[in-house]
Amino acid sequence: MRVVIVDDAEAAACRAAQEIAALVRQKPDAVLGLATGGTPVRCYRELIRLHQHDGLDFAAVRSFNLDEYLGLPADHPQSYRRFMQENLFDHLNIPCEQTHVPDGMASDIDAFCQQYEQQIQAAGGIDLQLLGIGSDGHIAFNEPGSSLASRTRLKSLAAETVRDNARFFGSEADVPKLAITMGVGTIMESKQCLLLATGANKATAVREAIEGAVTARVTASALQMHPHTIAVLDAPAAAQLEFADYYREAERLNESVRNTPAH
Ligand SMILES: N[C@@H]1[C@@H](O)[C@H](O)[C@@H](COP(=O)(O)O)O[C@@H]1O
Repeated sequence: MRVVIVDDAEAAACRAAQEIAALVRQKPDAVLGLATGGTPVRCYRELIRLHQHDGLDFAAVRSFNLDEYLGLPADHPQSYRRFMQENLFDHLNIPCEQTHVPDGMASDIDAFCQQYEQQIQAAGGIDLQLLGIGSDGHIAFNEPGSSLASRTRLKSLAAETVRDNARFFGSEADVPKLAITMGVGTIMESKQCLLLATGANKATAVREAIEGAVTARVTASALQMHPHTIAVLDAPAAAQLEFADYYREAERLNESVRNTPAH
């Protein structure tokens, strides 16, 4: 796994946005897997800036979001559809019908989950999946103990996840306890994964995900088995990595090779 360590959250957001922008420029109809939560907000802000000031064009881009709380209608202030509209889609030229967020009000959940998987396949699969990471090392809402081969399905949220997300709802009691989430297996089929993590509160999860055992206890650790994953971290999130100095030197050398004109 490529590990890119930068100074702070803003630099990490810009670095992640650069990766996404490079793909969209190279493949205008790219299929993006998108994430929610506090971490991606700065990255989305940079994508909006690139669209508004550098002409980054999202007209042919398709997107699939990782998850949605069960029972929240799309217009609920804390629904992930609302989050994506307010933090990204409303500020880009991506047609709404090309954006997909799991339906928190689906009447037949199993049928919806199968349909979501089929839609991803019909789009040609996800080209780049942006991922955050929970403080317990989960990706999407694949909580500890989730199968590393799981597909889109209904999951119950772990107590730590409910606590972490209570900040968006006002109290733990108001946090939905169930969500529809892409599975680890679904995520692993993405052509590329981009793990974005910032803040000291993610340092343990990041260490376990990148340098720990591949285990269902830390579903982000499955990314060690993905052939094209880049982890973009700020210094606080990378603070517990045993091989941080090696990652920094490897990235410096990679950059020098990438920036050397071909002979
Ligand atoms: N389902 C989301 C994840 O996709 C996200 O990565 C995680 C961390 O969010 P934050 O970036 O706010 O720490 O929160 C939730 O669990």
